[in-house]
Amino acid sequence: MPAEAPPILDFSVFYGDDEAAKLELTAAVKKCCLHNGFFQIIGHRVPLELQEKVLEWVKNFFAQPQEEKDRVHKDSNTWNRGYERIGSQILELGTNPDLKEGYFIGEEISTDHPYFLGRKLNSGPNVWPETMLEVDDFRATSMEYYSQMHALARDVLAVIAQTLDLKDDYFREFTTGAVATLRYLHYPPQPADSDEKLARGIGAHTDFGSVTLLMQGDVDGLQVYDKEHNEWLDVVPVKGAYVVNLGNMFMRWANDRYISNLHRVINKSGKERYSVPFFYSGNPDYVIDCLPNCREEGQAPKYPPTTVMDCVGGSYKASYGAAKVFKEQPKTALETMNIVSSFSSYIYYYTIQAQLIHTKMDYEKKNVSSSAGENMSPETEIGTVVDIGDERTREFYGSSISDSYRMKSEIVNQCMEEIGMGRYQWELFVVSGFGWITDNFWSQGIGSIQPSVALEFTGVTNITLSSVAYYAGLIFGAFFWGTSADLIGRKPAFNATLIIGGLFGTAVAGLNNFTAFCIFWTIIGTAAGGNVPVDSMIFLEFVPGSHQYLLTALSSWWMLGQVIVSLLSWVFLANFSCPTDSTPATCKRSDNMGWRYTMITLGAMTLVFAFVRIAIFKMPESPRYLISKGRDAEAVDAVNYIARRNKKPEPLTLEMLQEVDRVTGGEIKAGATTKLTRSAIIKENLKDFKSINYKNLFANAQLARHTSIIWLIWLTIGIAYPLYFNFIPTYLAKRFTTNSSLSLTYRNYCIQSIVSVFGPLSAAVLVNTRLGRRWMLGASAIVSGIFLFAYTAANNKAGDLAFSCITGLFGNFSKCALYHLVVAYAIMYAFTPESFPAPHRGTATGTAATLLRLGGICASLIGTYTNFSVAPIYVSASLWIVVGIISFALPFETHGRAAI
Ligand SMILES: O=C(O)CCC(=O)C(=O)O
Ligand SMILES: [Fe+2]
Repeated sequence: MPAEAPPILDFSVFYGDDEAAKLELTAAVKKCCLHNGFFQIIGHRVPLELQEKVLEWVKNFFAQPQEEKDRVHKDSNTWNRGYERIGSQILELGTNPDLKEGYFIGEEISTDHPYFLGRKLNSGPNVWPETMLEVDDFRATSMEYYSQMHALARDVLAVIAQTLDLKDDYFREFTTGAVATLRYLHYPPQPADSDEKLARGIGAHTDFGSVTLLMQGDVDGLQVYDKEHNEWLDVVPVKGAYVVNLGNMFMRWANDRYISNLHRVINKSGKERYSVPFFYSGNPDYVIDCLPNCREEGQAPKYPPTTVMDCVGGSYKASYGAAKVFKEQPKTALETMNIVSSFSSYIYYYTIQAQLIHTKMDYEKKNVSSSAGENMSPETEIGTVVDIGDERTREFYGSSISDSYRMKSEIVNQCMEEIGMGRYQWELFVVSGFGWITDNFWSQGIGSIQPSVALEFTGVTNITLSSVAYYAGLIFGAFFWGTSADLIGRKPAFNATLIIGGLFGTAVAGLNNFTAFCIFWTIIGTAAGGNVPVDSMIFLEFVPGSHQYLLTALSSWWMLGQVIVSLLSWVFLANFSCPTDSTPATCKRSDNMGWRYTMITLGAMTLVFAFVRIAIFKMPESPRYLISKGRDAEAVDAVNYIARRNKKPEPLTLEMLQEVDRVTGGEIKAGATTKLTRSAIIKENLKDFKSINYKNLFANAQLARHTSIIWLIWLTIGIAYPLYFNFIPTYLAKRFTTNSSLSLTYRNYCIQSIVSVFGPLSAAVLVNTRLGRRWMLGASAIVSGIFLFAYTAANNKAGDLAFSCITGLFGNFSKCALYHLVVAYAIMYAFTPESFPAPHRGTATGTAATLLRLGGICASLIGTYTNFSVAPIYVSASLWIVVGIISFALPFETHGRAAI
């Protein structure tokens, strides 16, 4: 059977007494509802003169000069009334901005009306073009037409009620106090040479509400998608007729029995096209629950009940998920997202349709929409709704994440944006910082106590063995906690690592032999390996996209760890240690308590941190992790919990996520029933451990390149950073007299502390500029390499001048090198989790951290074998330059994009 265009039905029988004809009409309408939800009606009661007068006014309105139209631009209000320019919308991803301009009218609602106060579905006063000639007639005609359309919508719904064997007045409650929007549209002729694949009057979409009644002028262009034949059918204009189609809310209401179908406009006629759709949403407070006769006996409805407001508003919110960016000026995507979020407009829930439909098509493997997304420039004209983050993100992550996950994650992003940077995130900034602080406790701590331990313990052939043991722990820990964060969640690592580190750190103080000492440090390493990678992910996943740059600033906490360890060493080690020329035979435990006091203090502080995190701060599991595991209901709770902590309205509902499942064809996640017990969850996820999924990090060529470069950078930094930090002091100590070396060390500490606070802070500011992460990373790595070279060269020459020069030229070189090095490091720590999607973030970040520590082991080998000559510093300098160069080859920039 060939595809059939929507039939033209005579609606006049609805107003007559011919029962047989009525039944026929009902049957015909029913057939259309079941088939594709589109039909045309003639014989309605809207006078032809009124229709023509409206169309005349539509032409006149759009014929005004652009400045006049801009005076009533819809951006002047937040309830979506007024004018929208050509190209303001992209309804079909991968096509050019829609070639249409529009004007929105709705019920005249005053600002003290409960609908306005309750922000119900774009209710509010209209914006009239007061300076237009005869504006009063324009207004009166429009409002007269608007009210006639309400009446027609009620009649159409009465027939639809009959198709479901319901009474005519079944929808009375729904239509009482109903909200609806009238939209005047003008489609200029599409240039003859425009690309078929890209040019759209209005891109393929479905409508959102219950029914749409569309008056077309006399120019064709509207097409309906025929799924069965995979073709687009023309809906030819019929004088005086209305095209009637069902929207998504009706489809849900009818348990998907009735169809809300895809349609689009391509104006190839060479003429100006005008049309007037009327979108009927219904009473905002009405509860949409599966209509009678829409499911089999005993079968549960597919969707839980929801209000019209939530259903419409929910999809409107979901449209955020489409990451549509309203571009007024060249702003960053994130800044503009903030603008978008202050809009309540049909546009945005239309736009979700676009994205969702696109996906739906992908699923159906119908090659309906073009995949020419690459050609879409993000720099489209001013005033367009452009999908910057989304299209690029989509292309970059490809099949490594599902569309459903990506869209849900984008919805979460928008919710986070709405909740905003508040108390919860600032507290998290501090408690995540504990991870950085303790990382430093252990890494610096072990180095500071080793000399004292070597004096006291018997059988210590090589004290650095304990460092190797610690590093082995770090390597295991980074890998274990990183990958486990994707499998069993972020929270176990967040809670456990500090406790384990704290307990074993304290316990080290009680040890009396070297083997136990090494074993304990391995365990501490295992815990510490998870701190920074997982804590950075956690912070990232709770912070709104607009504040994502703060992730870079987190590295500042290192400094605090450093200061604490230095102070403790100064107080305890200097005063309670055996003299440096002692041996285990002469060094008594009681004279050598300094390192023990140091460890007890560090351990106790870590336990306090753990207590604050777990008992006081109370973090929910990361919503993105939960979504990646299909635990949507818990994700909703987690997001709303943060909203409550920030004293903001709860932004997320389960329906919003279900909407995504619905259109992507995924399984709808029910509410509470999906909550598994903790042990079931762990069991379920541990199964995955066998097959840690690296494939997803190499899902396409770009992602594979990205992952490889990132990991290579980490390995290289892993070697370069400790080469500099660990060997500069030793190296200097060898070169200079003991005296100046002491003050040097002291000086170095001060410089390091200052630089390690200001480095990450300034980096955080800089990565949030046009330079972005990659440029800043590349530039700072190269510059630090250059300064390292310059410093070492100057240092070699000026060796004799020693101390005096430290404050001079090469002292500055070293500070500059250090600064850039810290900056590069901080950016790397932030960029890595940011650039991977949450379902694989832990694996990618954990592996990166593993490589970093492996690099550390290489560094100590290099240091040992070169006998602390100047060579390691040259190696370090060269490696930094290598890091800088390869980071320019990274294919993806995260600045301006909220992490997925
Ligand atoms: O202009 C048309 O014919 C269709 C308009 C439409 O589909 C819409 O605005 O949703
Ligand atoms: Fe439409």
